[in-house]
Amino acid sequence: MEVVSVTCALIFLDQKVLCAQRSEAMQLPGLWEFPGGKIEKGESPEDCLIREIKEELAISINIIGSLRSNEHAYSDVKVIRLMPFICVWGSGKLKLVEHQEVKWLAKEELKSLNWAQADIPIVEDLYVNWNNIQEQLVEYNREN
Ligand SMILES: Nc1nc2c([nH]c(=O)n2[C@@H]2O[C@H](COP(=O)(O)OP(=O)(O)OP(=O)(O)O)[C@@H](O)[C@H]2O)c(=O)[nH]1
Repeated sequence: MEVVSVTCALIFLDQKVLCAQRSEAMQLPGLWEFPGGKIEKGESPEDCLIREIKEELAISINIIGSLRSNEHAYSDVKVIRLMPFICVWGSGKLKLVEHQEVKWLAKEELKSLNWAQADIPIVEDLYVNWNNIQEQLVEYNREN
């Protein structure tokens, strides 16, 4: 069976992470996710994510790291491999092209949302590694 690879962005700003709510027109309507999308043929995961974030949120991001991927079977025929990347805002003004809402959440607020099932282990991993990620971000900001 085909596993569809999907990238997603954990975009950090001021110790908060951007979470996006899928609109009624999308699959999994109303559920929360990290923005991103399916990798196209011949595309690297990083190029995919930069393209998707530009399309969905009209901003450019810088990728500074990644977390463990999570494979999730929504059904017998729909299996996705969700690949999370740690990102910072590069430039542009945020505009919601596809999502109905976004929220910037602090660590302790993360688990309050109704997440898409494939995201739940990623949210857990993010929660556990939150402090390490903040250190990576401080280091990145010092060097850039
Ligand atoms: N971008 C993104 N997709 C996710 C997440 N979690 C999750 O289950 N998905 C699923 O992964 C797939 C990503 O596809 P997508 O966003 O590019 O496209 P879509 O399904 O809205 O539209 P399409 O299938 O008509 O192209 C969707 O099936 C979506 O439901 C997540 O955190 N971010």
